[in-house]
Amino acid sequence: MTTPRTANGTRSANGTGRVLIALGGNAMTGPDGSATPDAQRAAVAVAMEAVADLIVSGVDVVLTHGNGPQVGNLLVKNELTAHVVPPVTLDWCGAQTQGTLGFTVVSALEAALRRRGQPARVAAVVTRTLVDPADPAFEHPTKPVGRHLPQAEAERFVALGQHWEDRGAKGWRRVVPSPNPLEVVDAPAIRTLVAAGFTTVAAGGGGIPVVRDADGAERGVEAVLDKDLTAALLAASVDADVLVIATDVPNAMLDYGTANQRELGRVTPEELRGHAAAGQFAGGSMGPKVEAAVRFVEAGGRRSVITSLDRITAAVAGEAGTVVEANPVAAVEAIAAAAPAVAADAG
Ligand SMILES: Nc1ncnc2c1ncn2[C@@H]1O[C@H](COP(=O)(O)OP(=O)(O)O)[C@@H](O)[C@H]1O
Ligand SMILES: NC(=O)OP(=O)(O)O
Repeated sequence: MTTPRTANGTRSANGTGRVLIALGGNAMTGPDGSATPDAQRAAVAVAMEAVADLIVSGVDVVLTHGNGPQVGNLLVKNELTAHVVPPVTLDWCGAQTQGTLGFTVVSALEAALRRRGQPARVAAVVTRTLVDPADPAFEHPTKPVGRHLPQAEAERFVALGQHWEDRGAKGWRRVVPSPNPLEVVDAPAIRTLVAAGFTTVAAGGGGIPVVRDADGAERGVEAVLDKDLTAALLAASVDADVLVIATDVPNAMLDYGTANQRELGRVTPEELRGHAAAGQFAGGSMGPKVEAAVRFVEAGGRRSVITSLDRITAAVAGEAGTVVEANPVAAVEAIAAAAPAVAADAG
């Protein structure tokens, strides 16, 4: 996990290593959440300037991104035009967002790299993510998608059988099933591109959710995965050293939204799990980011950071944001505790 690499998969001189950056909705839409093509292109262009700076500094970057606003909007388009053209399922909508956002991210990053005199080797992979067909999340929609609406308008859609949730100051938002991601099915192709030196965009929107049939064939299922939870899996799949979850707040916070609100800096996975168990992080927003950050470090990742896009360079070095790292003393003790068993196995 700790071997520093360059963009072509070999060791880097400055020891920066490989970083998986998960870009949140704010990096993909306008400041007011607007998802017009112009607003999306402009927001992605800003995000790719920061990513290009990181690549130029020697960091080996892999990218993933959210799709909540976009996939929700596609769903509405499908429903409104169902009497005119055949509607498609939610997994198809997710695949379509990987296409448009992948195209937008690749184009913007290539342009930003060229402006810096760097070779532009960037690719996007249509990515499937395995889920369990028996995941209880299929019966309990939690993933917010699409636009915010005032309560009265949202309730009209609830009456039609849709699930909507009060998301606070911005209004109500539609929610859809979001099962736990189990495996990035296309990880071998992604690893091949990364090893060949491509800055790879993968598992957009958490990946297209698929289940595996008895014959081994995968088929799409109607859900939208959490891109941060899939990012933790993807980061491990590409042997990333650091997972950066880039959003619109500089830190995860305790007592968020109260007079007592305070930023969380450096924490261990155990401490962060404790805060999560105490209900400090909202579901469908900061909750899954915290869970993803913890999962990556628990799986052997060196560091996870939750921060805002403008701080990603400092975040990679562990100098900004909420930085999740294993307690070094506990890690050494765990290795020491396992050592006799390892020695006995070897004997
Ligand atoms: N404890 C918390 N600390 C910080 N932000 C929180 C917390 N709980 C909820 N949030 C909300 O989480 C939001 C980030 O999540 P989200 O909107 O899903 O981001 P993105 O679209 O960037 O993935 C913040 O804008 C903030 O409103
Ligand atoms: N799929 C997903 O998690 O998208 P957002 O980050 O836009 O919510």
